[in-house]
Amino acid sequence: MTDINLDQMRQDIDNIDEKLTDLFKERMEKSLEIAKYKKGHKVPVFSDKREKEILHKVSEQIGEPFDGYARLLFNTIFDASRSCQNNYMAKRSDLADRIEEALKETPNLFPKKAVVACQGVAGSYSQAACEKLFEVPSIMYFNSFEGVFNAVEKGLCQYGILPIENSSYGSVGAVYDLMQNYNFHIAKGIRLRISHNLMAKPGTALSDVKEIFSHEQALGQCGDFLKELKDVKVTVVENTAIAAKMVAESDREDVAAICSKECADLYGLDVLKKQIQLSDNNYTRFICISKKMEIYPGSNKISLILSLPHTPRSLYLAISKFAALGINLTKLESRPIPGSDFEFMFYFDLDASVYSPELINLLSEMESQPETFVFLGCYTEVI
Ligand SMILES: C=C(O[C@@H]1C=C(C(=O)O)C=C[C@H]1O)C(=O)O
Repeated sequence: MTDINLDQMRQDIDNIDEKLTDLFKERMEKSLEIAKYKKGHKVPVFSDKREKEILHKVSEQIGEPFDGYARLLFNTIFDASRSCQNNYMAKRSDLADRIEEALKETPNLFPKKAVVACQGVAGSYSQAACEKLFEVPSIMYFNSFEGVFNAVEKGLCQYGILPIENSSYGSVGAVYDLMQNYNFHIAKGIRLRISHNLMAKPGTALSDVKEIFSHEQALGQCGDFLKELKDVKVTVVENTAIAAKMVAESDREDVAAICSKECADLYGLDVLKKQIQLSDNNYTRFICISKKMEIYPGSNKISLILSLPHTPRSLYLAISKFAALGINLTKLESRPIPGSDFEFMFYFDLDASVYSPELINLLSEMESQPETFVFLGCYTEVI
């Protein structure tokens, strides 16, 4: 009996959906007609006033308890309608030409050899990421992340390796902030499993340790282990391998470093405690940056930087453009713009590829807006 009723009710829903689908198609065709008018008369796609009027009318007409749901539905309809208009009206941009050129000029295979900038000294996790990406890299080390960006922008190194995010401790804010100041592209990404160790000079016991050196991220990833230690000072240095080197060169017997196990051989240190990070599944994502845009075959991730106007719904409207194309947003990072009044730069990672004409149209449209828009690259992430 229940099943028969359910079947009947579903049949009713099917009948309603049929009418809705026909009406939706009719509405989208009308929206496209409006796009033709807008293109001819140079009228912008988005009209906040018109959308608000429709939402108000719809809410009044439908009343409680469905008015909130109706607004949700109509906002989605507007997203689809605007996306269709934008796709129709898109002008080919300079970015579209640069992407096409990069697709033509990038070789099929990622290079085996290159001069690559890494932050820190030998034994750093950046070195491990670099050696996973390139078979025979010539690595140049720089004290700071800024040095890596500089070396690539000035052409001193073909590529640079930078950590951007850790699975347990989050984004590397310093690298995101520097992205605003340099011209570069992302050619590849790599995800590296990170295992931290406490290391000291041979003869130092865990109970002797009074000061631990490491990078801020590594210290954060080992927070639980550090909390257990009593009367131990924690000191932040630029890099985990720099910490290992400092400990090895120190004449003190009460210092230790948190670093990779490769540092043991390199700097003659002993492991006091293995695997001290919060989680066994501890990964860091690195980007490999280049000066020129390079897009290797099969690239399926896109990174963008956007500044958005300080107006209601501006972030929603940007995200809805990706949603309307069915694009998965895998990361959204926001960082304050220095010197501004709480204005932010947004960093988007998308599961998307430049082989899609709709996406090229969307990127072209975004580039034509007055706000900052930077296409960082289309690449694959090696796991
Ligand atoms: C269809 C138009 O373009 C956009 C889409 C709207 C819609 O789908 O109803 C409304 C306003 C605009 O943001 C229009 O300007 O009328």
